[in-house]
Amino acid sequence: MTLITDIRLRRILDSRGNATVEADVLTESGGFGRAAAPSGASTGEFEAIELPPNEAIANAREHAVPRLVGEVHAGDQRAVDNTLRAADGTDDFSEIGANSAVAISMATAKAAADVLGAPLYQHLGGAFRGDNFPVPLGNVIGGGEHAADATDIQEFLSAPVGAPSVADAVFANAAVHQEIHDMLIERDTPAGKGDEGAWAPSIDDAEAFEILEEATSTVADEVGFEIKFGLDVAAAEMYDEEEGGYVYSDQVRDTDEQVEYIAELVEEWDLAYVEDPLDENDFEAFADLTEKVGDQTLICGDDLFVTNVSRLEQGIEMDSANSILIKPNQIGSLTDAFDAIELAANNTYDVIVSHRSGETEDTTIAHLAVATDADFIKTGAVGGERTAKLNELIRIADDAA
Ligand SMILES: O=C(O)[C@@H](CO)OP(=O)(O)O
Ligand SMILES: [Mg+2]
Repeated sequence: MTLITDIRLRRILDSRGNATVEADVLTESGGFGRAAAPSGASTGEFEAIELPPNEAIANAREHAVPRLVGEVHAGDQRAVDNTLRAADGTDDFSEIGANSAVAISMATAKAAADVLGAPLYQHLGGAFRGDNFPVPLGNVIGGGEHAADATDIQEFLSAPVGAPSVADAVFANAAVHQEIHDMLIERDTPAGKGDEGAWAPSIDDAEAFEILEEATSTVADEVGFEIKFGLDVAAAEMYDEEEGGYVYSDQVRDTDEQVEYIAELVEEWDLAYVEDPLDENDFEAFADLTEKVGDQTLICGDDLFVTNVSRLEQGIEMDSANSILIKPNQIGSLTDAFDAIELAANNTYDVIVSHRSGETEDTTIAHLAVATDADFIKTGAVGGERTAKLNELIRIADDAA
């Protein structure tokens, strides 16, 4: 029933106005799935390779499509993804492009779900999924590679950990985003938005912490549940060996100072979550920090792990973190993303499914998070390509109730 009969690939726009790859997959019995690849700005050195969309499409048409159409069943996701890997023939999808690969992988899963008449999260996660929902981490103030002349730390994230439902959590993050807007105007610091819709004011990190604390506690009082906050430091973007460490606007911190600084921030602000506090090559410094504060907060590897099972194995071995960010396009297929999630969960790592800074209306990650019982989802707070996923989570919760 789910034999793949056609795959169409095209260039569409992403939220930054760049081209990205969209895939349509059709099956023998009329199943249809469509998905699009997102794209990062603060990409990890060890990510699978995104090719220019034209090239990715041409190469996937030549090497992958003929091996899938009429040959593989959409319902057999592992076979689909193994075929993509075999068609590519490299470790990092540099032949057909991780953008083509992930678009085909996700569109195939949707086509299979369509044939089965099941929501995607159920097809991916099984009949008993839909009871647990991830806590959405909402990017509300940001800078780094996502906005010029703003904070050094890439993302300040609202974390409504006490929300009674995913819908309450989603609305709380939007309220924090609005509250920050009002506070910035009061402080005479008007701000535009960065790539993910977070406010990108020209303020330093210290002021961002103060604003975030006030905004989250104001909204927490209004909604009556706890809202903590967290960070994506995206420290690999700051790290410069020649400069002697992590380059902030006002100073350079060496590795020990960076570990100390982040540990102090965790204490001072009671952070719920810290992503990429250190360079992507420094499993050891990650382990030092995790030893210091890993019992109080989540230390999450994004650029460190790049959704890659072997890098995660190294992290587990060295106790480098206690959580992992999952971005299917970092590794190129749903199967690889699932394997990383499974390994993480088996080793008591928390799982955070994540968007990229360049996004489309695609909602696959909302389903992936529910299907895998992920603890968190990081997919912005406002903006159409972000609300596409947040609203889908609300719909899934509604559907599953
Ligand atoms: O660093 C990150 O976690 C992501 C998403 O927030 O950014 P980018 O997609 O630019 O890598
Ligand atoms: Mg990150």
